[in-house]
Amino acid sequence: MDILKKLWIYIRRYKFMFYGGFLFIVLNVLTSMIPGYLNRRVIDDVIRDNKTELLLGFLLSYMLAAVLRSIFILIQRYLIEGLSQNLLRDLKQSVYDHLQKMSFNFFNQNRTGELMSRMTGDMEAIRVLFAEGMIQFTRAIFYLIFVGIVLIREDVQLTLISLAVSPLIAFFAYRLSTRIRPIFSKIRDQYSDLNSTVQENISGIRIVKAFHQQCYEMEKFDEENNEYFIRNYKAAKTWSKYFPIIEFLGGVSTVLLLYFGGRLVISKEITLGVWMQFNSYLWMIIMPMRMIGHLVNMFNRAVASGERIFKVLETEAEITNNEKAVTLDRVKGEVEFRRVSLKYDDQYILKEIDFQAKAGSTVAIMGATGSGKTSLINLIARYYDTTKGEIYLDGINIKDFDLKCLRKQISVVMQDVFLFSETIKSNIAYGSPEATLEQIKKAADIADASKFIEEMDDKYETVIGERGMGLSGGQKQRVSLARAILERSPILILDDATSAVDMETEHKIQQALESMEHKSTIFIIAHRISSVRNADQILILKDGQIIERGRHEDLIKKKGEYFKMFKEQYKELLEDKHFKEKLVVS
Ligand SMILES: Nc1ncnc2c1ncn2[C@@H]1O[C@H](COP(=O)(O)OP(=O)(O)OP(=O)(O)O)[C@@H](O)[C@H]1O
Repeated sequence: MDILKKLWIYIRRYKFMFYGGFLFIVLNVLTSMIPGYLNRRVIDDVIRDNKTELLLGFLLSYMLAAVLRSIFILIQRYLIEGLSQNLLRDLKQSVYDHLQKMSFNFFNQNRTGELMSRMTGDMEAIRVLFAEGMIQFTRAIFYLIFVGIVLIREDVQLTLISLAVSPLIAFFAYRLSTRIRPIFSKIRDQYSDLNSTVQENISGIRIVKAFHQQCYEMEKFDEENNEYFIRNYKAAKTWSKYFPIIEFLGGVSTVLLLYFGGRLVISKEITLGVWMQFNSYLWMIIMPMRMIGHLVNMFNRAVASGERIFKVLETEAEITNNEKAVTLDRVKGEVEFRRVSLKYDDQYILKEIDFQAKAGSTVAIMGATGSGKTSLINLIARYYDTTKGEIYLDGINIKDFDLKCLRKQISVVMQDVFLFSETIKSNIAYGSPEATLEQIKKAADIADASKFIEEMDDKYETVIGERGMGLSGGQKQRVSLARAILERSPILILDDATSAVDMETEHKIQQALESMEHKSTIFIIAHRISSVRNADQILILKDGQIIERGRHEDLIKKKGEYFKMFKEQYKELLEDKHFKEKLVVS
């Protein structure tokens, strides 16, 4: 019921369609009772009493009832369909908008396939409840009321006899629904798993092929698919166990009516017309009773789906705006970490990180894999919040910034490059949709991407495949670098952004970055000494702590971790006497 209350918030926006639809369902019920009544009059008045002059009036009434009913059905469909489609659109929009606000953590914890199921299967269950369920439920209730009143007024005894087995029909229909509900719930969970398997397989198809795991993947799918089949089969078996009983009981009702009603007609207690009317009205009650199970299922399914949808909607975004959030047009770009620690699960990944980056300076972060480099830079744009300590941007705590404004100050080239299956131009302009082609080209120039883009047949209009398929690793990195550069943000974060380009290209990119007219504070995560040697400050991370810091020359002199990396990378060159002299190696 709680779910219905929550859904009502969406439905009430379309009150007109809701109440209007309801009204036309009732009108439809009333008009569909007219032919049964006219049958009775034709049999009793025209045929039995020979009042042939009434026939034309009855025929016209038939026609009128049929026309009215068609019009009512049309309006009812139009309103109910409009209601359910509007509800679906709004609900989808809310979930989609909410997903945009969720933190990285949320997406780490929820599988894509499952979230996709929320947006598709679960949404559909809600739509069906309002499109089909609402019509059938309202009709069932009003048939029971209207038809019940008419039949009881005609003959209480015959009504009771004819409907004697209907409680049994309702009982078995309900029982069917309670038996089948948990099976349906399992079917939906299995559908989610099947969805996730397919989604992961398609996204990772290149890895599957590279590791020739097609057979394994097929087996995995086969298992999931088979489980899906078994659950559906079980549902069908349960259905087929109860359905014949319900059908049989419906038949018993007819037999009872035939026998007892027939006797009443013979003894002239009721007319043949009344008996005919009973016969047609009886089915108007029995049919909805048979539908009870189906309706309860539809309802349960929608409630379960609604619960899952609202669970997503009610999961509060972990990272939110401070009430008195500051908005600044453009910061200078001074960043300070004060005793920052970060915990994932129960483990500290970053411990007591302290450093200051002057506006316009370049900070390089190095360290073994897993030492916490990406985690550190993820904190600046608040993709995660610090567990302890604070981060300041131009002296203001980043938690006091309006989140959108904060993220606008920061451009990121992530380690895992993601490009949309659109043109290169729109990929570069993703964060700056107002950018001119001139500006896009300039950004591509700085990222050393313009040459290969110009060589393509459609140049900047070239449509790239999903996730940038069709481009080399280095090309993808450069397009994503151009995208970040075009934003001209005061802070630029490059997480292993040039790892896939050769050293010469990387050098060119670095020079171009340095010569940009707007000076950004740059954070570079890199493994190559050549990528970081010109940085104003190099931080060496180990197990989440800064173990060394300084400029290249200082760190070389220190002969610590950085020097070890340096020796490793320049082993051969270090044997060259001239090179050694040129470097500040004492
Ligand atoms: N979302 C997360 N939940 C739990 N643990 C995480 C999460 N992200 C990263 N970690 C863990 O935190 C540690 C640091 O990861 P991080 O990605 O910051 O390292 P890194 O230095 O950037 O590594 P690399 O050079 O390989 O990119 C790793 O042990 C990693 O397993």
